[in-house]
Amino acid sequence: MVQIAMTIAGSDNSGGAGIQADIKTFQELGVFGTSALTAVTAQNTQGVHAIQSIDPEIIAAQIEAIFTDFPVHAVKTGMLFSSEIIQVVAEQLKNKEIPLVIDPVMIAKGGASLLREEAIEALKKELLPIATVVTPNIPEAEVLTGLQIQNNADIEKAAKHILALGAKSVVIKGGHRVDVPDAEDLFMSAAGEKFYVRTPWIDTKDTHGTGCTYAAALTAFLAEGKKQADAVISAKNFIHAAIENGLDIGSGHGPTNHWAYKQRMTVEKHKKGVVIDG
Ligand SMILES: Nc1ncnc2c1ncn2[C@@H]1O[C@H](COP(=O)(O)OP(=O)(O)O)[C@@H](O)[C@H]1O
Ligand SMILES: Cc1ncc(COP(=O)(O)O)c(N)n1
Repeated sequence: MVQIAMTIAGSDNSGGAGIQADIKTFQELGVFGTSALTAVTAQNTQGVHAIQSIDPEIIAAQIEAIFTDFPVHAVKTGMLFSSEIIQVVAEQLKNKEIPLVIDPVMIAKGGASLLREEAIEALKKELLPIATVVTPNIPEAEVLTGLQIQNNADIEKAAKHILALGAKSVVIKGGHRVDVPDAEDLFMSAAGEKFYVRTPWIDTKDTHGTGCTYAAALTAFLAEGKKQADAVISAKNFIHAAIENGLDIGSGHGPTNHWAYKQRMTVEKHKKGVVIDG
């Protein structure tokens, strides 16, 4: 039987991030992709030019339409924009017994805000308590916790804080770290697991959509039935291959390569690049 994943996110018409990145990643990993659109953005590799959010009722209707017809195996959320949208999404997802990846998207690489400030409390109160995995980058983890993050001790403190908000597990992504030479993410779960996943840093400006692509790969692996920790390691492989084989298109932050994982790299070869520290 085919595994089905759903993304609840904004559209990035330039195809590197948002719902487009999610569906390409699901497809690449052999998982059937479905979606509920929360906002339409006009953007390219240089930045976000315009945003139009979708009526929350239409968002609820999209989610219902899928869940009443398909056996969805995992869900991810991306750009949610407002507290009204977060409330509707939380209401729709709260009793679903399937993995839920919350990527707390806040600011696009070019600096545009993809989440209103008034929505941060709703994200913490309504969505984090029902999350299977939350995947903040460093600035997002700082906003969610009110902590300043400069080193591993700070990262671990922030992860514990996010678990205390009710999430089952958290990955604090290291793409914005300046204190370590590698791309190093921390995984921590309420069940007591903790490890760092590290790949060599790739010197590139083409990182548009890295967070969306990473969270979509994680969702696909969870939809397939992998355990959280294993899915985190596989998703790290996926994003590393996607960044390493970046496409160099557009004049700003170009997209990653969503098909690199299977076609250009083998998982086995790539696993050697991943270092897991307990
Ligand atoms: N230049 C890079 N080289 C290798 N891995 C990277 C690089 N930039 C980001 N990553 C990895 O990509 C994933 C997404 O991280 P990040 O860029 O922090 O997310 P976001 O897009 O949400 O800011 C993480 O696993 C991170 O370690
Ligand atoms: C619709 C949408 N969702 C999310 C992102 C964040 O992507 P990134 O921060 O990796 O550029 C984006 N640019 N657009």
